[in-house]
Amino acid sequence: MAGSKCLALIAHDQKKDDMAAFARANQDLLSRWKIVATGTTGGRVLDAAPDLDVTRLKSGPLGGDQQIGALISTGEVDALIFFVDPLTPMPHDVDVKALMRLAIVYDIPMALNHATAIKLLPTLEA
Ligand SMILES: O=C(CO)COP(=O)(O)O
Repeated sequence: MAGSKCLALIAHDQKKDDMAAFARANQDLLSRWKIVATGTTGGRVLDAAPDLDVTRLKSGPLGGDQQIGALISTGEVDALIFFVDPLTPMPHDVDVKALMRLAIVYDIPMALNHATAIKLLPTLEA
């Protein structure tokens, strides 16, 4: 049963298979959270783990990163797991930067790769 805290999940295209595998492997822990995700990532997460409580926002390049940033600024997102692709130029790079900046400004736990996410997730209280 999802608790009241909210976790944001995002993955760039080259990392979406990793995110799907992460969601499948960590279904039990993730099921304690309300999850928000950018559009395509949310779809992949739900394909991998259909029982999770996932709200899909806009796709990242169409404003999804900014939506999640806004939710961080209003205290509605408590933690962020974002599988970033550092090797591909992206048209919405400024949005990605802005999102990470807000996660730092509001000092929420943030994992930017799989190795950190698997260590962070079990330590978070949902
Ligand atoms: O581009 C993204 C994050 O910057 C992710 O967006 P999608 O999940 O819609 O692909």
